[in-house]
Amino acid sequence: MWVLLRSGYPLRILLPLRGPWMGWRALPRSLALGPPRRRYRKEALAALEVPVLPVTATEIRQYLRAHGIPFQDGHSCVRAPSPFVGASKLKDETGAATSFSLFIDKTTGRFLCMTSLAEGSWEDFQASVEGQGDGAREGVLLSEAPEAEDSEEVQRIWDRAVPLWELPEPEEAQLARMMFGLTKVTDDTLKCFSVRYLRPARSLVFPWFSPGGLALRGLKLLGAKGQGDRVHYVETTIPQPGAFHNLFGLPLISRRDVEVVLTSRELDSLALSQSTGLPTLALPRGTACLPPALLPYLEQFRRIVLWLGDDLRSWEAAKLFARKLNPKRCSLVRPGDQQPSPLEALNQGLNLSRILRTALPAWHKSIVSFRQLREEVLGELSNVEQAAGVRWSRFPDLNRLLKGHRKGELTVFTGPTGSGKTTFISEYALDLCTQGVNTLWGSFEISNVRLARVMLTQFAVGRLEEQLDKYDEWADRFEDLPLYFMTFHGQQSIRTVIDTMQHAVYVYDICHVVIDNLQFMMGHEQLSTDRIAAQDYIIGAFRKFATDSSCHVTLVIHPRKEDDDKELQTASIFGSAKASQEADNVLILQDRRLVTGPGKRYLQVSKNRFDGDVGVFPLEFNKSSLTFSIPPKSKARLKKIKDDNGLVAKKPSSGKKGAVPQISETHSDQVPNPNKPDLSKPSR
Ligand SMILES: Nc1ncnc2c1ncn2[C@@H]1O[C@H](COP(=O)(O)OP(=O)(O)OP(=O)(O)O)[C@@H](O)[C@H]1O
Repeated sequence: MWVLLRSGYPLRILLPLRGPWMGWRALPRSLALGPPRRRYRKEALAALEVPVLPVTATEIRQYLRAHGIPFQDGHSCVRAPSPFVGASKLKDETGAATSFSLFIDKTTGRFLCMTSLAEGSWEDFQASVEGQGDGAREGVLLSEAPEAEDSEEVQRIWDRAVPLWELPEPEEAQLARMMFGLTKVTDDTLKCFSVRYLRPARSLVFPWFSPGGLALRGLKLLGAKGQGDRVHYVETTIPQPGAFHNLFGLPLISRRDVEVVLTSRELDSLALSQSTGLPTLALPRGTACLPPALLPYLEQFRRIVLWLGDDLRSWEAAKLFARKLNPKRCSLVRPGDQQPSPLEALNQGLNLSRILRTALPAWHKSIVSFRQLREEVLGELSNVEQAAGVRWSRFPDLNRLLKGHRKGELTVFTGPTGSGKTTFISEYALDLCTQGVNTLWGSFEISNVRLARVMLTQFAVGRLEEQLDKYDEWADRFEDLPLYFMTFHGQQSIRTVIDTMQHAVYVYDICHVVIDNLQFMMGHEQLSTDRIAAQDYIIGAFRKFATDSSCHVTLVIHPRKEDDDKELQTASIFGSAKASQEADNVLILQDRRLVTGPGKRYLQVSKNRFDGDVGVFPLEFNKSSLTFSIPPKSKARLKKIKDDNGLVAKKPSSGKKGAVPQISETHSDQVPNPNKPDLSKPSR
């Protein structure tokens, strides 16, 4: 049995729970009793012995049939009568909605009882069906009251907040409306959605009610700060974002509604509802993720339109979420000039109903014509920056070469033994993670504690050993990163690892998986031919995963044994050419310490499928912060290389701090071999 230990949101460490099974029956009753009844016991990503995806949709159906339990096959869940509802309740209320109130997620097997709010794993469900514990029938299975502190805080803020139209000063209300772009949103709409305003924090307060709409379960506060002519929004949620999932607008949904528009912001839902009158819900964490715990609430809709925003990121998120919701019932509003976010559309006087009618079906057949692709292509061409992916904030040279970090790509990373591969890749991934790229780490060689320590040091950009008083402050901020770790250590089967990754993509909307390193999936094959075949198979599996899941995979691979004084090349990656063929990007950490002294490294981009730019740039290792990022005062010295044999362009530093280096064309015979970066002429 494996459980997920929460060490704060959303940093989670997935650990095996050894010893006796600790299902709900082991919970003290004091914990289990008392409304609201919900306990967040997350299932773990499991190890070799335990299948990660304990169940498939077919197995769920077979199991229910075998036990004579009637069920209805839904879009992303199977619905069945709940064993967690008291018999009296079932008698009181008739109709399928109550009697089929148990929703079992077809992908993970997790269940949620909409009546009692009990939730748990597939194993928990089986245990209750097989009569191992009457407690389950009381609906107290995995229930747990939210932190008392949170409930009090929620109530306290709610009581202090007032409706906008009740503010004593009309100017204050007017200013608030302007800050949040609500000048065209009526009091009636705000009233309908129970939106309030917290004066001391100058924030809008959006409530999250329990599904029945009776109890206040959480709040989102939205603050707005003017920055020049732009407004910067700051969100705070109570309870913490990962501890509680809810949809804004839920009480306004009627059981008979069959269509809904999903938005990424509460403000957008207000605008949509007002101008179209359609049911609408806002996702709690915007485009960052769609937690599967919310799927049961969306099961009743035959059609879901996703209108998540006006940029490429929203479009990517909409496509990803549609997969989870079942693309056959989803339509997507494509961002564009005439299709901004719903609130913006309202403010510009556009017709929102008409925009909704242009929504495209998310379902694609296997063969498409250019007609279906032309808008996608236009989207990429008119958003070149966003199409290039998320840019690193610490590695400007990497941006110049790779342009950014894109979904669905495979990056292969190699470097000599002990050269600092893990240390570098940790900072490279951390950089992206701090910018909202949901990241899953598979560190098979070093423990998660050590890895997290390295990352935290890099995050704080300094030794924490000497400033332990600041530990909590940094750790709190670190906890807020969308960062997850697999618990695998040592050899693992590729199947288990891929299953875990798939699970994580589904549950946490992971966009970047780091695997350190591939050698830990190769088993114990002795013969070198077997090893190479095994590696090729594994690389093929990661490639397929990256493409199918639209998730970036960074794979660390050891190099072949080379002479110590030789630079590595693409061909130095262990195994056949498959790794470099399948990879979209190949990165090599060049260790020239023998020539340049300790600490000096170069990062070479030797393959870049996105736009072909390859090159090499220096990395300066800082031993106290464990960072490789170029210190602000350092002068970047990037060399662009045409291919493994010819340097075509060089970016010398202008010598001025912060100046953008110029590319100068150079003949290949005038320049050193790109695999031997020109170390003899330091740029500074
Ligand atoms: N440029 C550097 N100069 C000196 N020490 C470094 C440098 N980079 C990393 N280190 C240190 O070297 C040690 C090994 O680093 P790391 O584990 O990142 O290497 P690796 O290439 O991943 O190793 P392996 O080949 O065993 O996987 C760490 O203690 C790290 O702090």
